[in-house]
Amino acid sequence: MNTEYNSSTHISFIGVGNMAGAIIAGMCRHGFQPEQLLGTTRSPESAARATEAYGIRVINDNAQAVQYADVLVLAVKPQMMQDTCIALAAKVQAKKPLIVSVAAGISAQDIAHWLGGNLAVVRCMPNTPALVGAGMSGLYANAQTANAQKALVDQMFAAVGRTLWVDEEQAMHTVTALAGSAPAYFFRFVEALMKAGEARGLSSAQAHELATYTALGAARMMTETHDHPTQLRQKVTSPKGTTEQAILSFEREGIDTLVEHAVAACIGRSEELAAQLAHRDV
Ligand SMILES: NC(=O)C1=CN([C@@H]2O[C@H](COP(=O)(O)OP(=O)(O)OC[C@H]3O[C@@H](n4cnc5c(N)ncnc54)[C@H](O)[C@@H]3O)[C@@H](O)[C@H]2O)C=CC1
Ligand SMILES: O=C(O)[C@@H]1CCC=N1
Repeated sequence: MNTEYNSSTHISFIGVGNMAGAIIAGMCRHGFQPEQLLGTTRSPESAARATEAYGIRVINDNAQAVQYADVLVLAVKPQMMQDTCIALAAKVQAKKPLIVSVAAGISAQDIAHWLGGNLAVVRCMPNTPALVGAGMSGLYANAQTANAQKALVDQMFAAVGRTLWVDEEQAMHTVTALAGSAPAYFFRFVEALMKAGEARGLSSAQAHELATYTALGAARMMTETHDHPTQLRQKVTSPKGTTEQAILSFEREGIDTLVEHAVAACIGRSEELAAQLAHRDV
């Protein structure tokens, strides 16, 4: 197998939904050729819709996708992973592609086991900003994965944003809470900010523009300056000024506790999925 991505590396996605769709769209915008990507969905109708939406070939034949793959990305819901993997085990053992799973919770060991054993498996926890090339992906590789294979997966996800590798698989639960799920927290915050603006007479469009472009500016400052978020906050917060009152209100309402509870709940669900779906007999 090639250990550098180029236009002859074939990448198949089992399941083309919200997450795989974002990765595929991002990859096509960032140097990958649509011809080297193949996706699958459950029905011919959804395959046709996905082909239309993402501009790559999407079929409803997982076995064919395995045959095509140097890299096989598993992107179905965690609850679908075991049955999907078991159905593909024989084909995977014949072809031995590098396996990449984006499923929350499911361990590399279970994935390898369901696919017949002894496979290089990389777990990736991406997020949907991959769609615009601003993804943040946490990655973990099992012991069978060679450094060149890790480099290859890194190149693939670096094409749609940033990558961060962890050495302990257990850390993937926390990665899910800080990257995979976290865009939704920021979207929820912006929804609340918009609601507060609209309640005070701004139109929905005005509130949307103010809140989203402020979020973009804040995100860019956090990533493009060397300042810590605390310093950036302090630079906005004039003593006895307006921001101070908003921040004091957040503190009074317990913002750290609120976020800590949300992160704990997210990790709890990831661990629960791992436990519920693990080690079922094949
Ligand atoms: N949505 C997100 O922001 C993130 C999702 N993930 C993970 O990505 C995976 C997919 O999540 P979403 O894209 O949100 O779900 P989704 O429901 O949007 O997509 C799943 C896709 O899999 C297809 N599918 C189901 N069974 C199939 C089968 N047997 N063969 C082929 N295709 C099949 C469905 O047609 C659908 O297109 C999950 O495991 C999730 O944990 C990871 C990080 C972030
Ligand atoms: O909500 C979920 O379960 C998936 C995994 C991380 C983001 N979305």
